[in-house]
Amino acid sequence: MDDKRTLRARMRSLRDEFAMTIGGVIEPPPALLDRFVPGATVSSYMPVGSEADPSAIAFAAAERGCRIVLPHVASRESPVAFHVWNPGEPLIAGPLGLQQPSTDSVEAEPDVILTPLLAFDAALNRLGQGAGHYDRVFERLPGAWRIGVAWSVQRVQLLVTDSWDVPLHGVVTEAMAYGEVAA
Ligand SMILES: Nc1nc2c(c(=O)[nH]1)N(C=O)[C@@H](CNc1ccc(C(=O)N[C@@H](CCC(=O)O)C(=O)O)cc1)CN2
Ligand SMILES: Nc1ncnc2c1ncn2[C@@H]1O[C@H](COP(=O)(O)OP(=O)(O)OP(=O)(O)O)[C@@H](O)[C@H]1O
Repeated sequence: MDDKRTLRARMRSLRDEFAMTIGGVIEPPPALLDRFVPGATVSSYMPVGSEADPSAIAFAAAERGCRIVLPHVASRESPVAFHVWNPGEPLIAGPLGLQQPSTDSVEAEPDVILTPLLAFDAALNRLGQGAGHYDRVFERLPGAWRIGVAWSVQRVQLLVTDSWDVPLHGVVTEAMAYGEVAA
């Protein structure tokens, strides 16, 4: 098994290649739509580079009366805060190439967390960017539904896990859904 650093580099280039040549739209499967009840808070994210784009899923959630929040970080070291964002509202350039919501908007904790990732495995373990941002969110909000959004090429057989890694409940890709969102 590769260590996390080697695997991150390999998954970044696989993801770049896939997004440039094949890509596609990641649609919400029925089991995910069922959770998009009016008043629920759903966290989305603005893709950076070749990250899988969750916007069709976020749009479906907003259409069903959910409140959309986006992550905000002040730096690589600081924790994530979630701020309400109405689709179409302008975003602000932040650290790490991120487009983030204004911190003037209300802060709210998500019920469903659409989570970016570099790799996921058959047990729905997740490899992120290595800052531990979502790991700390998952520890803080154990009741939230953790759904990875990824391209199908990001699935690997087995990831090395650390004590703080919290597995996802499900993963949605352009080709298939896994775990609790599987059809
Ligand atoms: N779109 C998006 N938003 C997100 C995350 C994410 O992974 N994706 N985060 C998840 O935690 C948080 C921000 N954390 C981040 C932590 C590290 C790096 C990072 O190391 N970026 C690389 C470039 C990656 C690339 O080229 O694809 C870098 O700056 O070198 C980025 C974001 C919250 N918002
Ligand atoms: N619950 C936590 N509380 C405090 N620190 C944490 C927690 N989870 C992870 N960390 C720290 O974050 C660092 C990065 O962890 P890891 O390499 O697993 O990140 P990742 O899951 O790939 O990234 P991310 O969650 O940001 O997408 C580790 O050094 C770890 O000590």
